[in-house]
Amino acid sequence: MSAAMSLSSFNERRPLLRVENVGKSYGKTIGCRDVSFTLYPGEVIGIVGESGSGKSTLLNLLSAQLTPDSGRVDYDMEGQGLRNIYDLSEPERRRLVRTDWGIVHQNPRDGLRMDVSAGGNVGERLMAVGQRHYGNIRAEGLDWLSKVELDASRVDHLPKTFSGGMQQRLQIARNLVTRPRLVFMDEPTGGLDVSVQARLLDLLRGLVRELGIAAIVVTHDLAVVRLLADRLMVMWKGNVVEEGLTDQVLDDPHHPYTQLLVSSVLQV
Ligand SMILES: Nc1ncnc2c1ncn2[C@@H]1O[C@H](COP(=O)(O)OP(=O)(O)OP(=O)(O)O)[C@@H](O)[C@H]1O
Repeated sequence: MSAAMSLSSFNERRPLLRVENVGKSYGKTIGCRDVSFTLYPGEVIGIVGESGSGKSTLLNLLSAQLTPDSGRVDYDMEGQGLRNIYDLSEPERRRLVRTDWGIVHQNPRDGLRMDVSAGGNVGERLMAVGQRHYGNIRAEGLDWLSKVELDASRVDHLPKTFSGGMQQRLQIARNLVTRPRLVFMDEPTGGLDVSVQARLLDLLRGLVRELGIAAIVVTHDLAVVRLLADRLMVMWKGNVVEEGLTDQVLDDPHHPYTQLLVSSVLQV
C-alpha cells in the first residue's frame, strides 16, 4: 500500500464524533447514563426505544443543547481536530449549529422561521456560511426546493401556508443546503400520514446518501431506522442495552427489550 493510500484510509477512519460515558439526570430521574459510541463520517446511526427511555435527552446532549452531568463528546471541528463540544465558547457552538451541523426537529415549527418565506428559510443558512450574492442564493434555494419536491412557485410563500409534510421537507432543505457533515434528527417523520412518511423517508435516504452526510436519528419507529440507519442503538430506561448493525440487531435481537420491540412490530 502506498503512503498516500494508507494516509487516506487512516483519515477515513478518523471519527467525526466520539461519545464517552455521557450521562444526565433530572434530579432523581435518570435521563440517560454512561453512553459511549463513535460515529464516522457519512455514517447514519439510529437510536430507538420506548417513550421515556432517554432518546431525546441523549440527542440533546449530543447536539450540545443540554450539558451532561458526566462524560464528554468530541467533534472533529473543521481544521481543529477533535474538541469537546462542552468546552466550546457560545459563538463557536452557535457557528457549528448554523453551518457544519443540521438539526431536524420533529415539529417543523421548531426548525423553521415561520414568518420568513420558503426561499428565505433556505437562503438564510447559506448566508450563515458566508454567501452574499443574492442571485446565487436564490438559485441555490430554488434548486433545494426542487430537491425536496417543493414547487418553485412556492418560493415566496410563508411556511405556514404549507402542509405538515411540505413544512418538514422545507426544514430538511434548510438543514442540508449548507452540506453539513452531521445532522441530528428527532422523529423526522413523526406526526405525518403513513404515505407522506414513506415518501419523506425515501427522499431523506436519497439525500443523506448522495451528500455523504453523517446522521443521528432518534425514533420509536423501527421502519425509519431500517431504512435510514447503518447502525442501531437500543435504549431502555436510560441505558443503551443493545447496539450493532441495524439489520443484525433487528433480525437477531439479543436483549429481551429489543426482542419485545421487534416482535411487537411484527404482530401489527
Ligand atoms: N426536562 C426534564 N425534567 C425532568 N425530567 C425529564 C426532563 N426531560 C426528560 N425527563 C425524564 O427523563 C427520562 C427520559 O426522557 P426522554 O424525553 O429523554 O425520553 P424519550 O425516549 O425521548 O421519550 P419520548 O419518546 O417520549 O420523547 C424520562 O423519565 C423523562 O421523564
